[in-house]
Amino acid sequence: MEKQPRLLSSKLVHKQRQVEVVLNSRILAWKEIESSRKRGSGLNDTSGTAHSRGVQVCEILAVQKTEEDESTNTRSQKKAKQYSLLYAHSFTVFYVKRTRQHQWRCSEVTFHCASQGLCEQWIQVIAEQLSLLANRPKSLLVYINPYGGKQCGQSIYEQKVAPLFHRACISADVIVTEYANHARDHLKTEANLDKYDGVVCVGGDGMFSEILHGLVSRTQTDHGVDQNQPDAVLVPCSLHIGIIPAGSTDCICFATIGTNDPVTSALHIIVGDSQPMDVCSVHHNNVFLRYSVSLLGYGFYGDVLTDSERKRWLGPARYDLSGVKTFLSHNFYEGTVSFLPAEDTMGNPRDKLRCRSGCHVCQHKPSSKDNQWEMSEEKEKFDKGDSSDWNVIHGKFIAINAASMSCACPRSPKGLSPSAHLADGTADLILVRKCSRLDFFRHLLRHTNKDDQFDHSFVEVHRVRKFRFQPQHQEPVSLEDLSETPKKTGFSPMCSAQTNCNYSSIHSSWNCDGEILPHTAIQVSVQCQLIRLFARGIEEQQPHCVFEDPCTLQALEPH
Ligand SMILES: Nc1ncnc2c1ncn2[C@@H]1O[C@H](COP(=O)(O)OP(=O)(O)OP(=O)(O)O)[C@@H](O)[C@H]1O
Ligand SMILES: CCCCCCCCCCCCC/C=C/[C@@H](O)[C@H](CO)NC(=O)CCCCC
Ligand SMILES: [Ca+2]
Repeated sequence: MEKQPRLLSSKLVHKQRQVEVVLNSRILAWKEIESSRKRGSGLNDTSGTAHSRGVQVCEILAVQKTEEDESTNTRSQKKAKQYSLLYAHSFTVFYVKRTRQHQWRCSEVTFHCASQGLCEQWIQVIAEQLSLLANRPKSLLVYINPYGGKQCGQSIYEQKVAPLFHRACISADVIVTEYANHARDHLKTEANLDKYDGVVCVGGDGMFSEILHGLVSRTQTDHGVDQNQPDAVLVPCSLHIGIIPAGSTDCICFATIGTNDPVTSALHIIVGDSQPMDVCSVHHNNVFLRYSVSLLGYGFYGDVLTDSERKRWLGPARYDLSGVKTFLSHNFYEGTVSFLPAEDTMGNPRDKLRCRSGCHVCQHKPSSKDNQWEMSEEKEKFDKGDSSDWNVIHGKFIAINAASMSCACPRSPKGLSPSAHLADGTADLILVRKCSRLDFFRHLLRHTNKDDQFDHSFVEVHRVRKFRFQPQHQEPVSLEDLSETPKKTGFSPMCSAQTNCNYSSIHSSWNCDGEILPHTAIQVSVQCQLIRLFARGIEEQQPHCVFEDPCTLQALEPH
């Protein structure tokens, strides 16, 4: 989370604190009146405590002169009307209000002042404070996928998000995509990124993946980095990415703000939150394939995705149907997994240290030992095929999953790897060996409850910086397989064992953030904190702070 700008002079800081105090007290006072009114006691009774969380300036969304509300039919509106006759000038402050399950809402409070000058002075003071918040975006490039999820991306944006951006004086250039990869290609080539403070994608994880690829490829091209080099040190992206969830899984949004609610996400964008995130680069024979930030899954999740692609018309339910069908097929796949364990990390995949807002594990810079890997002799040995530090595991697997984040999502609230971190430079490699259907069912079920899904004899998990997978049976090399857009139907059957083998039963495909990779032999490397999201990680659920001292209505006197 970026600190408040250092540029505030002592006078302004005093004013900022003073503004906060007054806002807190006024909002508390206002709540006080509301709660005492509800309690039926006299208005002047301020002895109670106001259960409320103070409002910091950094969570004020906007301030504006109050629009006159002519309707005065209810009692409180009549009271407000009398009040406003006494105090003819008023301004409204819009601020973030936390509700249940990490959801945020835009709340407002109106201040009444006797003199117009005082009122305008307050508006100016608060507006000035807001303009000093350097991390807030002023201009955004928005891509909407009209067909993702339940096909309501456009209405979600127009009805729930655009009004909030407008109120916060954020200008948005909106592009509704017309075909797959439209957003990625536009970002890679035509978009003039200097005009914007951030890019927003309205859709699901697949849409986010397009923005990710467009932005990262553009950044590498602009800096002359060849992303085809598996061990190229990639340049981090400067523009933040915002997600307005309108997809089927939305696990990236869910794992970075704790919910897949569009309004909450829009408010995190407006206040200019910043959350760094790891990105995995995936290569095949020194050719770049794709980036991944959530799940790289071979076996179960790869087969679920392959099967669900033929059922896109089902929307989000396609994954459940394909999940059951894949579970019943119960295929397993032979191959060799080699990985470079992450030494000296602060956490491990089973330590129950969850990645939350202000995460200490993510703030811990990997020791020089890990960084020395890039220049060390082990790396040369590995590149020549001899890899001392690397672990090698050969076996038959039902699933091989690499999670560079928890992958928490509505289907699985704690996620594929509950203790994985968003920005620690590692990924959790989960190996599920061949087992019975019942055992695998138990393992899956634990993703939806509090039990430890790694506590099985056939499951092992490792925190890694790099890993490779080599399937037992060499995959066919044919021209169409080298095409860029992966074929959704899998490969033509050809393998060394027998000519009539059923190809799909010995080869799965890689599910890379919901896209199918065109190859099964891959090498993966975690790029630490390559991108930033307009998010702050999942906030710990704090009890509402209780203010003991009663507060009285203070005259709004900016000193
Ligand atoms: N205008 C478009 N027409 C067709 N496909 C599109 C369009 N815009 C984007 N796409 C593609 O649609 C795919 C799915 O989009 P999205 O991820 O938004 O929905 P989803 O797949 O239902 O959600 P999730 O990925 O969370 O499961 C993406 O891979 C994206 O590349
Ligand atoms: C018996 C009860 C079984 C319950 C199963 C619980 C397991 C759910 C774990 C969910 C992990 C989601 C990982 C997210 C991956 C996304 O990048 C990707 C694109 O959106 N989604 C899928 O591949 C779609 C993945 C679909 C998973 C089913
Ligand atoms: Ca990580």
